[in-house]
Amino acid sequence: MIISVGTKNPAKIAAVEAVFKDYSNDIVSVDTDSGVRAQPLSDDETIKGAVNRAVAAFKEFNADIGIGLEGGVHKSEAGLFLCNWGALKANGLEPIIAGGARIRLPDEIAERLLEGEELGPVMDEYTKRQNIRKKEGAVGVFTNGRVDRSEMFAHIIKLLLGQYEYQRNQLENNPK
Ligand SMILES: O=P(O)(O)OP(=O)(O)OP(=O)(O)OC[C@H]1O[C@@H](n2cnc3c(O)ncnc32)[C@H](O)[C@@H]1O
Ligand SMILES: [Mg+2]
Repeated sequence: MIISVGTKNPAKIAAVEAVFKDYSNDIVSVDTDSGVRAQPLSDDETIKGAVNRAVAAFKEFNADIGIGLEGGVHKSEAGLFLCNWGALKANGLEPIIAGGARIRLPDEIAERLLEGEELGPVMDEYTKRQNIRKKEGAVGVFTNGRVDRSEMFAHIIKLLLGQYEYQRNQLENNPK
């Protein structure tokens, strides 16, 4: 069973491997185009990015399952929130979608994103470290390491895989 992931980001790939390890040892990855801005600024835009990546990854390897994971931010009355979405594309099924945990970003970070900067470089500057987005991520930094980016994505991937299994079972038990 080929599982294809639409990214080369190690934090995202590690999350897919952790969840799919008992399912498949054929996990491949490709840097797909998300089709949205590098820094999505709403839930809808982030969802689109995740779905585009899942479909592209699915097609690229003629995979059984294509996974797309996308990070973004979403504005609410309570502030700017980190948001993360995932999508799963499989044969004969509409893309399955799931969202992840969210935290409010500090105002000094939020202001820069709203002015058009990308979270990745902003986090590196803020922490005086490099490639935070490939490591614990903003979520890891601001939760004192209690939930890192891989764990956050792993939860989304479980939500995707579980929905996929449910839909497959429904199809098997109620053939058209
Ligand atoms: O290679 P890809 O798969 O594109 O991985 P990415 O790290 O760029 O992740 P996304 O495109 O999904 O995220 C959109 C933007 O938000 C940034 N970002 C998202 N979550 C982040 C996090 O937890 N920590 C740091 N940057 C993050 C990221 O660098 C992008 O600028
Ligand atoms: Mg990106």
